[in-house]
Amino acid sequence: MPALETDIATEQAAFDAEVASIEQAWKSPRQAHLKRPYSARTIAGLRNSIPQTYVSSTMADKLWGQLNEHRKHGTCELTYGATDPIQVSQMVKHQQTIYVSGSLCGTSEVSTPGRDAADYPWDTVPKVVDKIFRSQMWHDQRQRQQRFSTPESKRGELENWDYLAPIVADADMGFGGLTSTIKMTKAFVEAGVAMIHMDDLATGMKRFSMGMGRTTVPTSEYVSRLTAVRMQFDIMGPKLGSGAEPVLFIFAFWRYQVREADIYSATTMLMCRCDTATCEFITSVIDPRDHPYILGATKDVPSLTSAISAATTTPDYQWIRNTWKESAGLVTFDEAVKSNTSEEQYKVYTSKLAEKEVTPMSQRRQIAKEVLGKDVFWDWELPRSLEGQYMWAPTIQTVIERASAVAPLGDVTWARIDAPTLSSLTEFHSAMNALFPNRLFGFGYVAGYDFSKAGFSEEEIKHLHKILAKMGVVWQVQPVWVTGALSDVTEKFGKMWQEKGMGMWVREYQRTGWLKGVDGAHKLEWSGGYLADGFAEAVSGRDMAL
Ligand SMILES: C[C@](O)(C(=O)O)[C@H](CC(=O)O)C(=O)O
Repeated sequence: MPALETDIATEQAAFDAEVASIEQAWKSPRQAHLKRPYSARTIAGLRNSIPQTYVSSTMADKLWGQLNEHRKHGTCELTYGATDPIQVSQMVKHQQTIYVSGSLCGTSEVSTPGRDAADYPWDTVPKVVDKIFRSQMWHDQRQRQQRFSTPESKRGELENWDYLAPIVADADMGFGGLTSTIKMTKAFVEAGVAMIHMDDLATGMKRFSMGMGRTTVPTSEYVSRLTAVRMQFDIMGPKLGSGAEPVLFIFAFWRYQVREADIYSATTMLMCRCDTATCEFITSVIDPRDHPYILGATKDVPSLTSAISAATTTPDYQWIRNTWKESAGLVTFDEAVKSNTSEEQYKVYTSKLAEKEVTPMSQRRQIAKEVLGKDVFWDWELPRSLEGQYMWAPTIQTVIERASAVAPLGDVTWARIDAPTLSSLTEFHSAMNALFPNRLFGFGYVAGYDFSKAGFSEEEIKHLHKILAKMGVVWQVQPVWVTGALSDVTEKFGKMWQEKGMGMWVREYQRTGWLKGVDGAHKLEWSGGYLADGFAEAVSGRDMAL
């Protein structure tokens, strides 16, 4: 292949024009809430020379429209986790969006299932999104073919589901590093996802088991992760002047009433998920923004690791750790200062902290010494775990600070709070709404959580999704309930079939109509029988009866 003819001046002029078009796209109403640490010139330099557009952008536009409509009316989308196309073909009848849960993928879409430790290959969830989006497109195609092969006078009698429900997918923690996060993001966009969520958990330390505890990463690492996602979206964003816009714009406007400025700049959406409220550890103290929430020992005891090593029987980490924590007098540094100072002295200490947005631990120690006249004994090394993690004091304030740090990179915010109280939900969303008016929020429910024990009244439980919707929580999900549903239906059918055979089949299924009207392989429409006929007619030259 001969080398490209390169007229440098022409090449540079085209590049500069592309930079200008990206800058224009970033000024659109759709992107007004986003702030990038990199320039449009950087993005232009990272793009291919062949302009590309992705259906992911179209689905993201649709989702953006749906969620902002809910925001405007104080309502919400209620969806649930899925990995199966048959399930998705039914979800579209009552849900607006589909959620591809990492936990479900880790249970049913991998060679070795397991509890949701986000330990599966990074391309697992993108591949499930691809499978589901293709099935949605197929159902859309077969339904459309049936409609347009039915005379207009009879078309009103046909089903007309919107199979193209935008997919929201679980990107977990980005799977370990800059390039894996970028590659996974690219795979999600290519698969047709509308939005992904990414959290601030440490790779390999999601651990739902009580024994080892969940671990978060420093705020700085969380910001880098989400910046990598936003950068990859920008690299793949529709390219102005590629000639594809008019088609995209006309389709998006006709189908989703999306305005021109949005479709030009529309790209996949990012939901910034923050898990610190459920974490016991943090991997590093490198970021001073995290220092107020690190736990240290106020008693000069042997370290936790030496207590574990000294255990004579097989160590039960949780018991040893809990016993050690009681002996070590674990508190944050500010709490240690408070318990060593008078009310007046503590006021001086906090007023000095208030002079700066972030005060690193070394300066906190210095200020405390000046106020107290002596060092405060407080050691964050003693509680470190066998894997070197520092102990963490989860608070809603931490979640507010982290969610605020990354909000300019994302379109939606999700505070993952395993054991919410109404006050914690109100505290978080009120603070964020004050900082980011009209912010879109997501929320996920933990299947076994006892809301009554948490102090919610029956009325509050019954209307919780509406209470949250009024706070701007426009997308709410039951991530893993379908595992129970599928187990229940499958076990019941298997028992009946085994015990009653064909008598049951005919009586329970066919004659009583359990399958009548239900989508399934027995239905020509749903199974695509008519679509195959449509192909055959086209091939044989017989036009559809339009
Ligand atoms: C929402 C979630 O990310 C998921 O994978 O579905 C999980 C759900 C779960 O494992 O309970 C999570 O919240 O981490």
